[in-house]
Amino acid sequence: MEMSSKNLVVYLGGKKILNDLSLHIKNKEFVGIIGPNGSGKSTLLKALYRTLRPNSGTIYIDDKNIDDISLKETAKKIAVVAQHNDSDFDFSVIDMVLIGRTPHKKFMERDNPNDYKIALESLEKVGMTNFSDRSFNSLSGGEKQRVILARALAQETKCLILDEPTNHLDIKYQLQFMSIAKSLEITVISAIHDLNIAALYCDKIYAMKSGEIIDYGTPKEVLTKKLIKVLYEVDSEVNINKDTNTMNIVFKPFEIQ
Ligand SMILES: Nc1ncnc2c1ncn2[C@@H]1O[C@H](COP(=O)(O)OP(=O)(O)OP(=O)(O)O)[C@@H](O)[C@H]1O
Repeated sequence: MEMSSKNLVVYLGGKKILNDLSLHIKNKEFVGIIGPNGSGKSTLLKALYRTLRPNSGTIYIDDKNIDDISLKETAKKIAVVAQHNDSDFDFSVIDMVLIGRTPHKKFMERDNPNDYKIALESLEKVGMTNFSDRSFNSLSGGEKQRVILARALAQETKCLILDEPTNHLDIKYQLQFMSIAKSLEITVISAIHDLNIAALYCDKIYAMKSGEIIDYGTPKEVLTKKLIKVLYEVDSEVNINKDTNTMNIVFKPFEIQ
């Protein structure tokens, strides 16, 4: 599934948060959105997954204007793992994952054995099978995040939007989470703070600052010492591991005056 935005403008609280933002994400591309706190990454993603309507500009899914696609159709195409996942209702873990099946069902249609099969397979993929009867609200932050990924997997979409998905996860589960997302071979759009994780998984990176895209390209093209300084005002060293050909970004301590 392809996704693009043309000249997106979003105002929040009277302030321009996205400024004429255009991007293009190809089918099956794994795209990272990086940028400092408050640069507009979540706002951009919310516009793409339609919880926020831009003031102007257009979003396309496979050349179709999203205004011409119903919300239910969009939910068949895009699954979301957002930052905060607390639930007001006391769902069990399996029920939380079954919510992912909703876009595929008619109004009030009950979950069938196939829905349960898909939900259990999804829990297995994230290593949470043993938690299926637990209360979702009783899980740790990282466990909740993995269940929300399982819910997104159960949705069986061609695109996954992730908003800093590995926030609560220890390093094993950060890598597992991103590897699962990568292994799906679908379009993935993810806001990412950890630049080494971005370098490891992304085909393409968009760098955002103050509501604008200031650079984009492959991790090696974008994640330079110079751009990291411009984005985050931090000094770094960018090395390539000769054995693995992977990038390694090392940050220098911040000078406190
Ligand atoms: N409802 C709102 N009213 C006013 N300003 C808002 C609102 N929601 C977000 N903002 C502001 O918009 C800006 C962009 O926020 P956004 O959450 O998109 O940034 P981000 O790049 O995802 O940041 P972070 O890395 O901290 O998660 C911030 O300055 C934020 O305070």
